[in-house]
Amino acid sequence: MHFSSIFLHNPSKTLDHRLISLRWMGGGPRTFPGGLNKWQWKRMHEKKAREKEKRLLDQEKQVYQARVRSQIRSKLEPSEKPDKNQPNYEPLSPQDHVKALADRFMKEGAEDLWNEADGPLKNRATKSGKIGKPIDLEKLSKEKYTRNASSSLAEARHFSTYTSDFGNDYSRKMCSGFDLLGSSRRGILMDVCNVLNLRRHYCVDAMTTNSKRLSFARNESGLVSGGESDSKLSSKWPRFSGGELDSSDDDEEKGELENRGNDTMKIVTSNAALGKYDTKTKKRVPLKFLEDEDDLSQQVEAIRKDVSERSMQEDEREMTEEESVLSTKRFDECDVSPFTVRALTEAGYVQMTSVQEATLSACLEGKDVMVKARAGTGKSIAFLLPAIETVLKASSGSTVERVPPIYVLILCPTRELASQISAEANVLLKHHDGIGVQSLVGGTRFKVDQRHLESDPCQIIVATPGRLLDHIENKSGISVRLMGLHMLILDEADRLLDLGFRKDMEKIVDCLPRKRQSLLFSATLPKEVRRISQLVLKREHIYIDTLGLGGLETHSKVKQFYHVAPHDQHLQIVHNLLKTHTSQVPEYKVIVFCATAMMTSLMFSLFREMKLNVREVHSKKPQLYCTRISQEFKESKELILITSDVSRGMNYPDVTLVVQVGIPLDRGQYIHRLGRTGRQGKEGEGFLLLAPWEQYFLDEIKDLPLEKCPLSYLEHDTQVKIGECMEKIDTSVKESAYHSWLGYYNSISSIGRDKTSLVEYANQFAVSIGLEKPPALFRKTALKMGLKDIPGIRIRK
Ligand SMILES: Nc1ncnc2c1ncn2[C@@H]1O[C@H](COP(=O)(O)OP(=O)(O)OP(=O)(O)O)[C@@H](O)[C@H]1O
Repeated sequence: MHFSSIFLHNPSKTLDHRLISLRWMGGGPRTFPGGLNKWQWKRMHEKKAREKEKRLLDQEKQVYQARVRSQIRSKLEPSEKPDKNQPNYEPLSPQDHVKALADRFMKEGAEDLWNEADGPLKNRATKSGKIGKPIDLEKLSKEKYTRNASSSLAEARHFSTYTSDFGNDYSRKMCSGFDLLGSSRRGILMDVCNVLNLRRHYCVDAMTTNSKRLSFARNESGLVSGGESDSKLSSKWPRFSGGELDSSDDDEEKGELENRGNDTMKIVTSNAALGKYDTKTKKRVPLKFLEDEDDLSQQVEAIRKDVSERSMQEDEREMTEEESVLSTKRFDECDVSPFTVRALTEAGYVQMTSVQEATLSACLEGKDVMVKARAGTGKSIAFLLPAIETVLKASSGSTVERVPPIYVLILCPTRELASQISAEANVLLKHHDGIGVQSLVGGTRFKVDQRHLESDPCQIIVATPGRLLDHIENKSGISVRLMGLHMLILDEADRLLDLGFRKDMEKIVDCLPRKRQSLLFSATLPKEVRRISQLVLKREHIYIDTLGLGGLETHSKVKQFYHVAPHDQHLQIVHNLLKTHTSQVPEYKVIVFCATAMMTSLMFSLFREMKLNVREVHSKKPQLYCTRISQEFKESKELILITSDVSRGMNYPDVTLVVQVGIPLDRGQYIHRLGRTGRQGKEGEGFLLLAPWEQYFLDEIKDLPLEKCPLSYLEHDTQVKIGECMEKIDTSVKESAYHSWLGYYNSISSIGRDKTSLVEYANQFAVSIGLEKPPALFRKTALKMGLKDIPGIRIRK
């Protein structure tokens, strides 16, 4: 029943009733999703359909453009020549099309060369939509001759757009046989082809006097210009034996050809003559595409330009990577004391490094800052500059006090690093009278420290946590002086905040005023460290990461290698590596990192026995000795430094190779050690040697560009020599090495958890250093390490 009939038959019904009836009666829902009515819904779908159609057309266009681009590229980068026997469905260029038509014409002498693939019989429609007249080639050519050079090209372009259309005209007008065309038309056609810069040309072989033959010549590089290239072509292309021309035509033609100067052509026979072009192998493309293709040379030029620009950008990027350590900003442009700038200039520092530029303003503003920057990029000066400015500012505002306060406290994990930083601070303070820096590190006499603190100016202290705590706990008066602290700096902050130093750090921070500025610097700042940084930093601190998101923590110019081999091969592998490197690199400078001080001592003794040019630095050596060796290693070349972790933050210039024997404590330690080479944007190499059971560490550094180093041949003679030299080393040194090894690996949680395996590995190590049996442990030590009842562990009575 229809709605209207209900309405008519029930006039008393209310509007609501009618609406209800409407729903009940109607064919399907009257409202559509989104509250649209039927017409809105319909219009929406029509619109969508139109958009889809447009999108498809656009896609088609893009596909074509991509194809044209790939063709151009393939022409720029010559690849394998396509197989001519295979059908080719690529778009046909105007030149190819002209040639194909002419070929067909010559092969068949056909009246009508049109076939379906050639497109419409008429020339293209005019703008008004009407179909134009067939093209009069003769007229067109005549017109062309009367125009000047610039308009010729435009005409040629215009002509090219017609070429595929005039297939029929062409075939008719170009006669039923090319010879009927007459020399003038042939000339005209040749000229048109030339103007079009076609790659195939009608050629008349002037050298062939008797039988002048018509042919096409293929010239991949452009126009046929006579001479050598022509003869090459004529030999390349087989001769055509049909369609002879009469001599009068020939003379006329010669004249025309001569008039055209360099475009003098020869008759050479073509593949077309042999009927190879009979089969149309290329699919015809729409006219609008052919128009695009006419701009081929411009596109080629654009792509060439693009390629060269890109390669230039690539070079520039490599250069900037090399020079990225230095920024364009100079120290004298910054807001630092002119005395400091003078000292910097005298030390040879004019431009800032990137990290110095990135951090200075934030540090000078008095904010808490946490900085991550690669090793060897100038972090020390980055924090020393604000430190000096803080002292200057604080000194200028304060009255003379009975106990002069310490304004800046710099903490570092190692003595060597502390000494290095205080030396660098002294360089910058050269022209600041009355401002002094002192270092408080272990291994020196406590009383001497105290005397210096009392007698010398000391607004800046560089200390290791252990020695500073000694001073605080011994009530040497330093606690009172620290109450005036303005700035706390942590260099290698990740190391200072990890478990080894945590307790000391907590105690120290408790003795410092809360109202202070804190700066944390390191080359590595893992997430855990960032979390516990609140121990030192204010909540609203600034985090500056000069590496950027996902940036590598190691330098790209440092090549990194690793090798996995059993313990008993380690010493020989290191020996081989050192021998090879020292013989290949003229000004070598190598650092070999060992896990512990006693291991360092053992390796040093061995390589000294083996007549390598080695030095040692580790915590078991007196501080004065270490300072002397450090200085020597800084200043010399052709030296090998065997060291423990005490050298991990040291600035030794021009180190060529860093070797790490055994598993590093963590990823940070690996990166810090590796950072001794490739400093200030220089090149370097790193080598990590692991035992098979230590391989799991590679997972921790899997994002770094480490390459596996193939095993070099281990000579038996070297092995024998190592054995002999090892025998000469005192057993106590080897035993200490064993004990320290056990202690070190026991402290690495991942290894120390499985005591039985640990002891097994320790025994392998004992054998590798020439111990007949693993030395016994003191009961107390064994208990402390949880090794008392582990099989394979001997306890001293
Ligand atoms: N502005 C500068 N211009 C030239 N050289 C500089 C500049 N700043 C620092 N250097 C030099 O760069 C080298 C590395 O500096 P520094 O030891 O401070 O690096 P770092 O980033 O602290 O390294 P690490 O993380 O290993 O401790 C030093 O030899 C230093 O003299």
